[in-house]
Amino acid sequence: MTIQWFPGHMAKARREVSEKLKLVDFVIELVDARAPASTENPMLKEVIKDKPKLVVMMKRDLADEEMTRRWLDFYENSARAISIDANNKMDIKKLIQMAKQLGDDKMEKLQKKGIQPRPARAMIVGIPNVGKSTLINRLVNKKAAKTGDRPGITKQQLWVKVGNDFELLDTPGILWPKFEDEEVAYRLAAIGTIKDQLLPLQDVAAHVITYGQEHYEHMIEERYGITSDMHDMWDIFTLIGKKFGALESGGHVNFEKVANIVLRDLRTGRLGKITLEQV
Ligand SMILES: Nc1nc2c(ncn2[C@@H]2O[C@H](COP(=O)(O)OP(=O)(O)OP(=O)(O)O)[C@@H](O)[C@H]2O)c(=O)[nH]1
Repeated sequence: MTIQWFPGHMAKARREVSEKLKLVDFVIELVDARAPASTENPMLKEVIKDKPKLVVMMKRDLADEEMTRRWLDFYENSARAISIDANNKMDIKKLIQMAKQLGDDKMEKLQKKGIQPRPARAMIVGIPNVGKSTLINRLVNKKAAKTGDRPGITKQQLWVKVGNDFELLDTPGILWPKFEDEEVAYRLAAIGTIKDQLLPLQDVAAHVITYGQEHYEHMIEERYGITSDMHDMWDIFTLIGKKFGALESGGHVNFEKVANIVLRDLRTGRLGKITLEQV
């Protein structure tokens, strides 16, 4: 799903998330491990107020492991946090355990107030493309998740069970990404959060290469044969284009194709495990 975030859409998204929040005991916030701060929603804190929160750094399989550790340390100052690869069963198990703990803590508090215990309830929130649907599918029994999807059935909030551990809203809360500065926009474009047409593709790819030369020199050199003392983007794109055959009929290098190659390499992990944001 790709959404153009106009103020009206943002207000609607905020309203929808606020409504759903009334129903849950805790929130599972997804961010992208390759750019954790840039993929947070800028207003989430204000919206969820003091509800307990579990931060899940998705796509850890694509991110720099050392940086992921540092980001986890950073998050653990204010919330529980975990990094996962949605395709790793052990990761999903660990996430369920952490979420269950958050729910149990909440239930214990309610019990002390004399309220009958019940399964804790949670919702997933995050910006587009961060992995919300993938995670919901991994957490729940797929048949159970489907029952509300039949056409003609009034769309109401549907709870799906995550084992016997807690209940999850079947639809995630979708919020807008940050638009704060160019740096953030380049990161979001590089990992595919915002549409490729929104920023010039060649600029985004150039940004990835420059960042890579600074922080992941060996990966850039190994994949493209580009050393960190090369700074002329024309030369760099030409080299990559020739190496990968991104040529036009006259033998000229097609820079748009080169940009696509670089971004595909980054997004699929072919370039290596790269985190685009330092902590
Ligand atoms: N490598 C990797 N890819 C993942 C992981 N989690 C999700 N993805 C991929 O990320 C892409 C986006 O995942 P979705 O689950 O559609 O994301 P979403 O947040 O529901 O997206 P919207 O519907 O746009 O809001 C898909 O191609 C997933 O396969 C992960 O842990 N590792």
